[in-house]
Amino acid sequence: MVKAAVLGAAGGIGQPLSLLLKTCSLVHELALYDVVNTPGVAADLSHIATPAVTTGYLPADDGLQKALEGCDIVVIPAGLPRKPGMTRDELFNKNAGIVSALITGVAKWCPKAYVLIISNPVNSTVPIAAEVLKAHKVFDARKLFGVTSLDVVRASTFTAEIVGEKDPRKLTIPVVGGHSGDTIVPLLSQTTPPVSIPEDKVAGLVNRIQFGGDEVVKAKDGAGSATLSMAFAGYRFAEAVLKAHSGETGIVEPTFIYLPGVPGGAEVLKQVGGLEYFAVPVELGPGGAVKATNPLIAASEAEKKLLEVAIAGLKGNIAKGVEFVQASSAKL
Ligand SMILES: NC(=O)C1=CN([C@@H]2O[C@H](COP(=O)(O)OP(=O)(O)OC[C@H]3O[C@@H](n4cnc5c(N)ncnc54)[C@H](O)[C@@H]3O)[C@@H](O)[C@H]2O)C=CC1
Ligand SMILES: O=C([O-])CC(=O)C(=O)O
Repeated sequence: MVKAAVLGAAGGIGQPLSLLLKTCSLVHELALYDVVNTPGVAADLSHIATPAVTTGYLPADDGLQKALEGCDIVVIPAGLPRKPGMTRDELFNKNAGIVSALITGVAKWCPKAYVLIISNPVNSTVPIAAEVLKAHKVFDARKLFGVTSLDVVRASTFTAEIVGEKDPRKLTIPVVGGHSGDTIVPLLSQTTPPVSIPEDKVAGLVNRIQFGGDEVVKAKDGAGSATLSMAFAGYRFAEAVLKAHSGETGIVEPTFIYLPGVPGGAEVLKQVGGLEYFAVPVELGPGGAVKATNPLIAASEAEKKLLEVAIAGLKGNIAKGVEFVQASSAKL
């Protein structure tokens, strides 16, 4: 029996993501938590004829505790989205506190759950989550994931457009690094099956993958950022974790992880100048991350340059998250 919780479930991502989880046959209980509107969202979803029993919780009456108790997987899209002209880092001041409070709940009430962080800036919110879990002595790096699947989804979609592949799902592209602008590095040279991208299109394609989020923020014109594509991507990653949990083998998905705590992570760590967090394709198993793969060694010369830029940017983002918790750890 699997209990899943969505924290931030009434939001732009939270609602469609909860809908997808409600349709998932691997989920038996679905708890929706938000500071607003979850009773309504849960009532609505509960009419769908699938087995997952769906309930909604608000902060009153120990709602977070009730949502989290007994949870096997917690997906977190709680927090503010960007408006045009903002960077993801500018969400830090609001979202750092939201994520650390929610993870404190995870540490208390479902410390063994898989935790999937969607809230931005992912490059900092994942280190925040890890530090909070460490402070509560319940950190298991194999179960904490920064969700970078939207970058992976965009890489397939945009590359398929250029090479004339009608079904983007057929293209697997390792996207590594972090989740913002030039910290996102698609390793197009390792696309499987191999594709031939015209030389003059590569830089534009890389840029579109790196800044795909801005494309949506601009198009939504003040009404938020990617929600539906993110729900798709977030569900894809959650489903991969649940399939691996149920014993399915051979599942590999890129995700932003704490390298020192995951088998294979030390190899990657050496290659990224000692950064402790980095997204790489990770093999998943019943306990979470089983092995971090290392596609960096086979990167092309041009990709190595992109990696240098990503590493420099990530350093500050990660330190900011770690310092936020260390400065406030007395309050946890
Ligand atoms: N990792 C990724 O690839 C992506 C991440 N995002 C990020 O996901 C987050 C959510 O985006 P949207 O759903 O579009 O925003 P939204 O504003 O539509 O929804 C956020 C929800 O979080 C709730 N919330 C706020 N504080 C909370 C708390 N303390 N506890 C529980 N819930 C709380 C709000 O009430 C709201 O319902 C943003 O930070 C956004 O930047 C968005 C797209 C892609
Ligand atoms: O761009 C944003 O702020 C939301 C996001 O992370 C994405 O769409 O990749």
